[in-house]
Amino acid sequence: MSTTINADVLVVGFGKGGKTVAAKLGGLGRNVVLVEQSDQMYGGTCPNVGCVPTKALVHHSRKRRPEDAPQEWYARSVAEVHALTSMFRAGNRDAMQSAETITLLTGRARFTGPHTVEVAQGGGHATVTADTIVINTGSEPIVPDIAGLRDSKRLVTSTDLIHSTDLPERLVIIGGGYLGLEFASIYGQFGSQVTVLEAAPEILGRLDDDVAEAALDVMRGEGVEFVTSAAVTEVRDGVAQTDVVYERDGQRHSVPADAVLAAVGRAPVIRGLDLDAAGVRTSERGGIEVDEHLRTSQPHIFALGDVNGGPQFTYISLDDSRIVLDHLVGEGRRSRADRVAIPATLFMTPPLATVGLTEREARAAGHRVRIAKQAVADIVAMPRAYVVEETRGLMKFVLDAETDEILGAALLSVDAQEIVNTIALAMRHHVTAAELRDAVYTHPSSTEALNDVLAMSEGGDRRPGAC
Ligand SMILES: Cc1cc2nc3c(=O)[nH]c(=O)nc-3n(C[C@H](O)[C@H](O)[C@H](O)COP(=O)(O)OP(=O)(O)OC[C@H]3O[C@@H](n4cnc5c(N)ncnc54)[C@H](O)[C@@H]3O)c2cc1C
Ligand SMILES: NC(=O)c1ccc[n+]([C@@H]2O[C@H](COP(=O)([O-])OP(=O)(O)OC[C@H]3O[C@@H](n4cnc5c(N)ncnc54)[C@H](O)[C@@H]3O)[C@@H](O)[C@H]2O)c1
Repeated sequence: MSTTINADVLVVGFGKGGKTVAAKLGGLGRNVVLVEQSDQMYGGTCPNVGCVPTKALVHHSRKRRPEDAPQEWYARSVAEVHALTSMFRAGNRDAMQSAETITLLTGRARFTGPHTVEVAQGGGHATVTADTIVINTGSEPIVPDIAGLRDSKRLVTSTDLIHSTDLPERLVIIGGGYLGLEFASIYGQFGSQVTVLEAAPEILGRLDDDVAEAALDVMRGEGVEFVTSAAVTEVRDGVAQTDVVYERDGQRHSVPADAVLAAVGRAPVIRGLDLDAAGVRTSERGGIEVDEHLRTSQPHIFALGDVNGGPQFTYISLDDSRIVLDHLVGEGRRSRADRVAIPATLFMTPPLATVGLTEREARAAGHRVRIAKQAVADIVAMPRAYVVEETRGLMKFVLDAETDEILGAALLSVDAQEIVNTIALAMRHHVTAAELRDAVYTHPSSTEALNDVLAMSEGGDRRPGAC
C-alpha cells in the first residue's frame, strides 16, 4: 500500500533538534510530517540510548552498597533505567501525536528527489513531499577496522551494553573519549573490571595535564586501568573469553574480555538517505555539508544535530534548531558563529566540566594568564562537598591577567555540570572573575566555591572562608 502526503515541512529523524522544529512549526499551524525509523527511538538518541540512560546508570551504579551483589544490582538498575526511557519515549510520541498539525510516520526515510522522500512502512511506503525539509538523523557508533572485532560475539556498542542485563565481569573499552570514560566509570562502579585501550599517547589530551591526571586518578582509584598508545591489532574469540590484542612500545599484549566496547567515535547517519537524489552534498568528514545557518547545498533543506558533523551534544542539536527556526519563522540572524563559551561535561563521578580555553591553549594564544586553582577538599566556602561526601577533584580557572575575564575553566567536582553553566554565562557576558568571586550564592551550594577559588589566584588575596 502506498500513500502520498504533501506537507509544508518534513523533518527526517526524531532527535532533539528535529522534534523542536516540528513542535514549534506545528504550533504555528504549519502542516508538519515527522519521520522516525524506529518506534524505540521516539525522541532520538538522548532519551533512549544516550544521555538519559547513561546518566541514570551513573546514578544507579553509585547507589550500590557493598552488600548488593553486582550482577543483581546491575540487572535491577537496567530494568529501572528502561522504565525511565520508556516513559520519556512515550512522552515524546504523545507530544507529537497529540498535535493536530503534526503527522508522525514510523519508517525509514530516503530521498527520491529534492522535495520528496519515500518512507518504508511494513510492506508498503508513504511518499512525502514538502517545501522545507529538515534532516536530523543523528550519528551511529563507529566500529573500527580491527581484525576479528566486527565478527566478535563479544563486541558491543554503547546501545547494546545499556540494554543488556548481564554485567560483564571484564569489560575492555576501545577508545578513551567521552563515551569510553563514562562507561569506564559506570561499569567500574557496578563491579566490572574495566580496561581502557586508547590509541593516543594521552587520555583527555586536550585538557591541561593537572586536570587530566586528576580525573584519571579518580578512576584509577576505583580500579579502572588505562593503557595509552595502544594499537589494538586483533580481537580473538575463545569459548570462555575474548582476547583483545594490542601493541605498545613494540611489545605485544593481550587483555581478556567478556565484552568489548567500541568507543572510538560516532559517525553522522547519512547511509541509506540517498542524499544524491536530493542534491545534498556531504563534507569530507562524512557529515552533511551546511553553512553557518545550517542550510545544505539545497537552500530549502537544513541539516541539524550530529548529522551535520558539528559537536555531538544534545544541547548543540537544540541550538541548531534555534538557528533553523530563526531562519524559517524569525529574523534570520542566528548562526553557529554566535556560539561562545560552550560548556561540556564528562559524567564520570565526580563530573568533569570544562568551558573555554585550557591554560595551555590560553598561553599559546598569547594571553597573559592568571591561574586560580584549588582542590575541592580544600575549598572551605564549599561545605557541600563534605555534606554529600564527595570531596574528590579540583577546580581550575584560567583568567586573563589584563581584563580579569575568565578565559576557561575545568571543574572536576560534585555538581560541576551545574556550576559550569554559570561560568559559561559569565564568560559570554564578560563578567569578571572579581565579580563572580564577590557574588552572593546560596549556602550550602557548590556555586559558592567561586567565592573561594577565584580568590586564590596567583597574586590574589587568600580569603579565609568559612561555613
Ligand atoms: C551513550 C551516549 C551518551 C551521551 N551522553 C550525552 C550527554 O550526557 N550530554 C549530551 O549533551 N550529549 C550526549 N550524547 C550525545 C547526544 O546523545 C547526541 O549528540 C544527540 O542525541 C544528537 O541528537 P540529534 O538531534 O543529532 O539526533 P538523534 O537524537 O540521534 O536522532 C536522530 C534520529 O533519527 C533517526 N533516523 C536516522 N536515520 C533515519 C532515517 N533514514 N529515517 C528516519 N529516521 C531516521 C534515528 O533513529 C534517531 O532517532 C551521548 C551520546 C551517547 C551515544
Ligand atoms: N557527556 C557527554 O556529553 C557525552 C557522553 C558520551 C558521548 N558523547 C558524545 O558522543 C560522541 C562519541 O563519543 P566517543 O567517546 O565515542 O568519541 P570521541 O571522538 O570523543 O573519542 C574517541 C576516542 O577513541 C580513540 N580512538 C580512536 N580510534 C581508536 C582505536 N582504534 N583504538 C583505540 N582508541 C581509539 C580516540 O583517540 C579518542 O580518544 C562524542 O563526540 C561526544 O560528544 C557526549
